[in-house]
Amino acid sequence: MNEPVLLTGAGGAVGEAILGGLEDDYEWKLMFHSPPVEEPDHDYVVGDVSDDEDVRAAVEGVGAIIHLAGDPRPDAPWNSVLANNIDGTQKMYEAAVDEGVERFVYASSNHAVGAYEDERKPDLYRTHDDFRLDGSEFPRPGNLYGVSKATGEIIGRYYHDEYGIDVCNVRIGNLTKGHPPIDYERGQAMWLSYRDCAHIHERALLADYDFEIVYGISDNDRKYYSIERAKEVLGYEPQDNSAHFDGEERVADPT
Ligand SMILES: NC(=O)C1=CN([C@@H]2O[C@H](COP(=O)(O)OP(=O)(O)OC[C@H]3O[C@@H](n4cnc5c(N)ncnc54)[C@H](O)[C@@H]3O)[C@@H](O)[C@H]2O)C=CC1
Ligand SMILES: O=C1O[C@H](COP(=O)(O)O)[C@@H](O)[C@H](O)[C@H]1O
Repeated sequence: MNEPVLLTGAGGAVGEAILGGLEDDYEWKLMFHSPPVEEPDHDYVVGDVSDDEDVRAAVEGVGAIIHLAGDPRPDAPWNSVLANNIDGTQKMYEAAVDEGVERFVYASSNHAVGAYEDERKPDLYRTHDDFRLDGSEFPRPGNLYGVSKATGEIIGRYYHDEYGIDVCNVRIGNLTKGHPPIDYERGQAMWLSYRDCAHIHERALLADYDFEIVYGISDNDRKYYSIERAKEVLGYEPQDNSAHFDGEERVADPT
C-alpha cells in the first residue's frame, strides 16, 4: 500500500489492537477525538467525525480508511448513535469518495444481528449447537446502537454501488485483551483476540473484494458466527480460540 491508511478512533480498544499488531507495517494517519496524552509516532489529526472540516482534514492524502470512531455502547441513546455513528460514517464515506480513497473498512458489530439470538439462547452459545450466522442474513439489531451499525453497513453498500469504493464491514464480536471474557458464554462465543483483530483488519486492507460483510471473531469452538467468508475472501487465518482458556490462563496450545 503506497498511501497512508487512516485509522479513526485510534485511541480506543480496537485501535490499540490494530496498532499493536500492525503499527510498523503501514504508514498510518491517526484520528483522535481529543489530543493524545503521548505524542504518536505517526501523522495524526484531532477531530470529530460529525464535523465536515475535521473529516476532510483526516481523509486528505490517504488511500484507505479503517473507520472505528463512534459510540460503542450497546445502550447508547439515539442522539449519540445518530451523530457519532450514522452521520459520522456517512461524512467519512463522502470525504473518501472526494479524495479518491479506494478502500473502506468499517467496524460493524455483532449488535447489528443481536435479535437473532432471542429464541436460541443459551444453546446457541454452546459447542453442540451448529447454528451459524454467515453475513448473508438480513440485519436484526437488538438495540439502537445495533441499528446504527447496520445502517453503517448499508451506507457502505450505497457508496460501493454508486462510486465503486471497496467496502469490508467487519462485524466485530467481543474484543478483550489477553484472554476471553470470563463467565460470559456469549462473549466467549464471539471473542476476538487482539492479534486476530489486527490480522483480520490487515487482511481487509490487502485482500481482493468488492463489498463484504464478515464476522470478526476468533476461531472459537462455541461460535455461532461463521468465519468461512472471512477465510475465503480475506484469507483470514485466526490463531486464537476461547476454548483454549480456563478463565485468565491459556490451557491448550493451538499448535
Ligand atoms: N470493542 C469491541 O468489542 C467492539 C467494537 N466495535 C466497534 O469498533 C469501534 C471501536 O470500538 P472500541 O475501540 O471498542 O471503542 P472505544 O470507545 O474504545 O473507541 C472508540 C474511539 O472513537 C472515538 N470517537 C467516538 N466518537 C467520536 C467522534 N464523534 N469523532 C471522533 N472520534 C470519536 C473515541 O474517542 C474512541 O477513541 C466502534 O465503532 C465500535 O462500534 C464493534 C463490535 C465490538
Ligand atoms: O459492539 C460491541 O460489542 C461488544 C460485545 O457486546 P456485549 O453485548 O457482549 O458487551 C461490546 O463489548 C462493545 O462495547 C460494543 O461496541
